[in-house]
Amino acid sequence: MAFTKFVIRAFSTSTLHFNAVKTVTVIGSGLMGSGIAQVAAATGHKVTLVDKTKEIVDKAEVSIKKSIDRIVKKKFPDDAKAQLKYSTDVLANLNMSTDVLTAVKSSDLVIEAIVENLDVKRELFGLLDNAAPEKTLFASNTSSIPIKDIASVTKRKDKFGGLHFFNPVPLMKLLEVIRIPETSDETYNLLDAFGKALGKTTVQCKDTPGFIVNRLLVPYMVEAIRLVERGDASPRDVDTAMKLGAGYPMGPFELLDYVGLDTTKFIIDGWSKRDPENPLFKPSPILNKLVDDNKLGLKTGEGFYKYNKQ
Ligand SMILES: CCCCCCCCCCCCC[C@H](O)CC(=O)SCCNC(=O)CCNC(=O)[C@H](O)C(C)(C)COP(=O)(O)OP(=O)(O)OC[C@H]1O[C@@H](n2cnc3c(N)ncnc32)[C@H](O)[C@@H]1OP(=O)(O)O
Ligand SMILES: NC(=O)c1ccc[n+]([C@@H]2O[C@H](COP(=O)([O-])OP(=O)(O)OC[C@H]3O[C@@H](n4cnc5c(N)ncnc54)[C@H](O)[C@@H]3O)[C@@H](O)[C@H]2O)c1
Repeated sequence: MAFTKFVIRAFSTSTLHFNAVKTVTVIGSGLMGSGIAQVAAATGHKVTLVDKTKEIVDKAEVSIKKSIDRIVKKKFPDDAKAQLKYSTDVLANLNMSTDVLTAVKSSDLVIEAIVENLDVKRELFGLLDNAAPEKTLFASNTSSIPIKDIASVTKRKDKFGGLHFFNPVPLMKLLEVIRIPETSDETYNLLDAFGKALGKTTVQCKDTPGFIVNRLLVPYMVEAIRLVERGDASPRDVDTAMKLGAGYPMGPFELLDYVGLDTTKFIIDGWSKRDPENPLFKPSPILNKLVDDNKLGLKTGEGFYKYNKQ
């Protein structure tokens, strides 16, 4: 009996090892996709980062190189040779592409990090499901959309999960691994092992709105906006208060600008559509005006604050 248990355990460990994720396609090379691709490449995975145009992927490559430069300066101070080796190794694992259907053909795992819109994500996964090999795992980095609503367009719900990374991906240590009822144990274990291989601490959560972090973070951010809309305090004073009084690294308005106000609006509009009676999700005139004016935060140089364009 003990021997049988040993054999089963040894077999399942080796199966897991055999199947471990080695090749990854990341779709969407914006804030999150470029960070996910960078970290996966830095941990020895072969990564293809895909976006819609060459101009967009070129911009992402520049931002990845900047991030790697910051990392190597800290990791190998005063060792130019080690800095160069690290950068070269990471970049050798990273391939940029605009051809998603070819990229997924040789991928163990596809991570979607495109715009936070259910219809656009479903359209993409519908195409991917026909193009990717049967064994390929699918994951979405959505902040707020139920994973089941995205996965239902595919015929591989058992191979589908959520991998919710945090911004900035190279620095934030957490990864939420989300399973839907159909996610197989093998898929969940592979996704979790992939997260750990990236150096992240993983937590498991069901496919519940906001998962863990955003379920708690969104109401806090909404209250911050309402406080300012009522004229009770300025964004600057709210941010100062939360940094110095609550010990947060960024205040809520700095964080909104950092996340992107377009993404923020997609999140809140999506939740409002799914739960229209909930007063938490009532539209915010300030947020809507900033987005209408294309003041999307750090990425466009202005949001709640103004930034020097990088
Ligand atoms: C009704 C309408 C209301 C609507 C409201 C709805 C709200 C919805 C919002 C929800 C959003 C959810 C988004 C998502 O799903 C979940 C998230 O990701 S939430 C965001 C999580 N992230 C955070 O909370 C970040 C908090 N900030 C920080 O931890 C730090 O500020 C920082 C980002 C790490 C930066 O540190 P700082 O000290 O502030 O600044 P520095 O610039 O000095 O950086 C420190 C150090 O790090 C290096 N560094 C920074 N960025 C990078 C990078 N990208 N790559 C590599 N290295 C980086 C930098 O060089 C510094 O290095 P050092 O100088 O120390 O050597
Ligand atoms: N911004 C954050 O802090 C954050 C944190 C965690 C999760 N997320 C989630 O990650 C996802 C991406 O967010 P982001 O902030 O990186 O957005 P972003 O706007 O920075 O980048 C999105 C990228 O996807 C590309 N894209 C859109 N449709 C595409 C398609 N069909 N095929 C290929 N590329 C396409 C866009 O060109 C763009 O480059 C969203 O689901 C968001 O909710 C965001």
